[in-house]
Amino acid sequence: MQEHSFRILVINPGSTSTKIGVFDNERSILEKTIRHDTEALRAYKKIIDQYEFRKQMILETLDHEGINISKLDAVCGRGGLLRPIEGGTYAVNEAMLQDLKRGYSGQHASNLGGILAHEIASALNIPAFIVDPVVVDELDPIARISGFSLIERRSIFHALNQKAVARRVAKQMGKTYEEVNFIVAHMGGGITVGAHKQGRVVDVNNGLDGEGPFSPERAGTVPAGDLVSLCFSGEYYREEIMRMLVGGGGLVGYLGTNDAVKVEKMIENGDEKAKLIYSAMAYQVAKEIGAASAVLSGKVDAIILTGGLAYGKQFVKEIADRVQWIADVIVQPGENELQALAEGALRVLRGEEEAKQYPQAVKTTV
Ligand SMILES: Nc1ncnc2c1ncn2[C@@H]1O[C@H](COP(=O)(O)OP(=O)(O)O)[C@@H](O)[C@H]1O
Ligand SMILES: CCCC(=O)OP(=O)(O)O
Repeated sequence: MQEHSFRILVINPGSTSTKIGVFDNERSILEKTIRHDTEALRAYKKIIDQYEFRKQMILETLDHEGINISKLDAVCGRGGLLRPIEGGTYAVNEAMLQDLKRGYSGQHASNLGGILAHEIASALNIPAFIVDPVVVDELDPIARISGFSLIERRSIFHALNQKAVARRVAKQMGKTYEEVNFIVAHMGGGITVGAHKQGRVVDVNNGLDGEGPFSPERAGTVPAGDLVSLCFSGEYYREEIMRMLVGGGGLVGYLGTNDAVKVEKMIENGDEKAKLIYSAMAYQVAKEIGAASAVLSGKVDAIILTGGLAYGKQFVKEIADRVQWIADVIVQPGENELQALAEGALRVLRGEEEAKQYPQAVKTTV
């Protein structure tokens, strides 16, 4: 008997790009990365304001590629800064849309994933889903302690790609994800380094606006006291500081671009500052990997480097040189997020899993 074929549009809005894919079951028939210039995105005050701009670009790209959207069976978006929830595939519901629109756990491009999926799907009367949003939270209780009693550490990371890549590498090693310990460094617009302990990400840096290595456009951990002094210097509004940390931090702040390919060109052309900053980013990633190896008590089956920056050969070499004494370094450049989104939606469309329901906000009565 012939297998029923489902056609799924998947949408992954990142901080520097919108990636889209069209899948017939697991088979990709189209994958496109729509890159956004930092200046073009800066024109929008809030992430949610980018919604119409990104939607138009998606629809134009699909049209240009000859995809008839009326043939779609579902739309699946990358999930954003919702309440902390367990991993899995969720149906987009009203409570989720509200939390995505206001950015319950903060502002990030992935907040647009569920909204864009819903908008396109509802016009076609088909279901919309999200899979493994950035707020997947599997932290060990000990990892939540920040050292400052008013602030708890939070799990905000590239859950979708980190878990998809970890599953793939475990399979290549002839094991299940639940049988291995990995350190996964996702290195894109943001950088997150997760300690994966037998299928759970027990510690990870909050790569949005919290901590960790600096990245193409984020500052990561900065000296706390100096930051407080800057905040109260009277020279900056809150939004200005946040923009300097997220969006305008990291490579953007030092070198004026979030594009590592351009930075590599600058280095080729003899730019010493670019060389120092790019090496410092690799150094900070290596330090974070070292910290994750302590979380796993040194029992590490592999270190996986993934995301767009993992295409950079010199960048990868600088990290590997510092950490390969811990475990083998496996490089999986780019990300597997589109495929992972399609597979998450498929499991539900095929009835292998039930879509999880995002919780309604609890109403408190006085
Ligand atoms: N071939 C390459 N060599 C080095 N860096 C690359 C390469 N391709 C992409 N990158 C860099 O990866 C970063 C974007 O990674 P990506 O995972 O696509 O980000 P996001 O999904 O967060 O927008 C950018 O700094 C980009 O310049
Ligand atoms: C919020 C964590 C995920 C993240 O940083 O994604 P991008 O690298 O796509 O911005």
